[in-house]
Amino acid sequence: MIEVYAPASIGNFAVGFDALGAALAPIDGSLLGDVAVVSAAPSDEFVCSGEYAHKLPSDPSENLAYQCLVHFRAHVAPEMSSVKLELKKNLPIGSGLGSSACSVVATFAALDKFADTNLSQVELIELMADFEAIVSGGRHYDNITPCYLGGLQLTGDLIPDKSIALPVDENWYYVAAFPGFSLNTAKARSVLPKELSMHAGVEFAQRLSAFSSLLLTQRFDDALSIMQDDIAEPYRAPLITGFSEAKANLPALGAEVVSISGAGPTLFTVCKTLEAAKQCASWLENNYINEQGFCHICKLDNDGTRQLTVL
Ligand SMILES: Nc1ncnc2c1ncn2[C@@H]1O[C@H](COP(=O)(O)OP(=O)(O)O)[C@@H](O)[C@H]1O
Ligand SMILES: N[C@@H](CCOP(=O)(O)O)C(=O)O
Repeated sequence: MIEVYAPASIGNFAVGFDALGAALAPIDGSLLGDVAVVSAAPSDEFVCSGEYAHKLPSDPSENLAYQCLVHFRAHVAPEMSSVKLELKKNLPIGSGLGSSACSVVATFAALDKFADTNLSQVELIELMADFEAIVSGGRHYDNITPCYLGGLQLTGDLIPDKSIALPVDENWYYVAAFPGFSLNTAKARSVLPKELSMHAGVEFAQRLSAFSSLLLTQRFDDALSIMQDDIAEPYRAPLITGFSEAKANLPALGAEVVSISGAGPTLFTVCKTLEAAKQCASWLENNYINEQGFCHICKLDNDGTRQLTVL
């Protein structure tokens, strides 16, 4: 039996629409992500369990994890023995935490291990991105690569091996608050402008390249000072009840940055101290999330996707 965990991620990371993403590790040690379990079975079987399983279509053929298994058997490992695939769906759907990426990454990584297919990093990432693209309304790597590789990843087709890890200040904390309602990624992509002006394109390129260079040269405060999303946040904020109020209130509590995680509605902050992160988390718990929501103070998950059990 192979049991693989894949962590939640913050797509875009404010300055890198579709190109920058970070994997999350709650500081209380809890696992925030999906788990795929693959074991030998008399015939192929799929089970979806976990807190959010009931939010997914009951027909397995509509579940991305099952679709990954069907594809893997047909095109990657036709000789693989029959398996039972269990997806433990621990992340809410349409949350902005890379939920669909999490299922796809955990499943392909588990199947690759179980079948001993040893796909290369690029082969796996491409396969994973193909499947996440089925539901998200656009092919992007900014959930897939941090989820798979961990850390903060600058990612895309132009980048050798699809991804480059960027350093962050080890003192930074990230507060991720899921308000408890869903926002479909494809819908949140459909509200974005189809074209950018020359000015906006130049500014986006300048901001992302400067941010990456500043991180690589350990100028972390300078990086934080330009961490702002002009590409997606202005169009998506009106879809997220409570976001504007949070953005207005959290800086006074110590948030250096307040932005949308992925397509939302999860909001994230970057804080320089644990004290500030706790204050932001407390405000978000009281003002942003409902009974179905949650809030975690996190560091980056530098391990990414990993095996929990091998039997
Ligand atoms: N295993 C899965 N995990 C998440 N979503 C899935 C899965 N299988 C199918 N889906 C469908 O994919 C869509 C995912 O929605 P999306 O807004 O892209 O979620 P997220 O942004 O959280 O990844 C939903 O319609 C959901 O029913
Ligand atoms: N770059 C994508 C990220 C979507 O992340 P998700 O967690 O909402 O699926 C986008 O902004 O659309």
